[in-house]
Amino acid sequence: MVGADLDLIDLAEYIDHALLVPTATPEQVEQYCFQADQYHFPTVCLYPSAVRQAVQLLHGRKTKVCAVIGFPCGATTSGVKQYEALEAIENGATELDIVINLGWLKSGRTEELYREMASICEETGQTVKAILETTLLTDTEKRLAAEICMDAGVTYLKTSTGWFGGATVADVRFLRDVSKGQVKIKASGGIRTVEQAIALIEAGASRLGTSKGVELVMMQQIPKQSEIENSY
Ligand SMILES: O=C[C@H](O)COP(=O)(O)O
Repeated sequence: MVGADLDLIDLAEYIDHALLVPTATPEQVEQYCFQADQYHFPTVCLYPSAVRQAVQLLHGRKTKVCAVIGFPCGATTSGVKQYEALEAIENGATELDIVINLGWLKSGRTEELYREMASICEETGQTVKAILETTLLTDTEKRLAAEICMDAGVTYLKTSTGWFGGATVADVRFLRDVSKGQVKIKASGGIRTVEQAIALIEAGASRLGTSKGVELVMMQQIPKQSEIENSY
């Protein structure tokens, strides 16, 4: 995505509306589902315990339900992650954002990392986003994690949980270059301004995970001062 096209970007089409605070209540889940539907966001992104409620609220609507798995640390066992993923799908989620096992990545247990991601991709058959937590990785580790997850069959490489830092333009560009178009890129964590969101899209992100989706869309809709002045 380059140049003039960027002015035409409708940010709403990119947003996974994320409610991932540990204190999320059913009332907040309802509010996020309502907003995601109202603004036509692709998904609302929630903890597995909120999936059933969200699926009921969004029944018949275009917005889908995305569940986070192994969130936010990724260090539960493969069996637990697999069960969590399958249960989320049974409850109606159609996208899974899974935190990879970072300790395995850093200690060379790459076969286990691959098997964990591959078996979830295979058993669920749904859109899987591998959360790499890029701020905690070296470039060599980012590349290795990306290659393992792509081999395992994920649909997206996702930068961050938002708990340990956030998405950077450099990381999105790096993952785009490593993936060579084989998978999509989701930027997430700390996305707070329209300029930042557009820069991440320009760098190669086709989804943005953010808890501030409504604010971003509202900011985008406010006409620029120069445009107002030019209209007189
Ligand atoms: O996946 C989405 C992120 O957790 C959202 O992070 P944020 O709360 O910094 O927007």
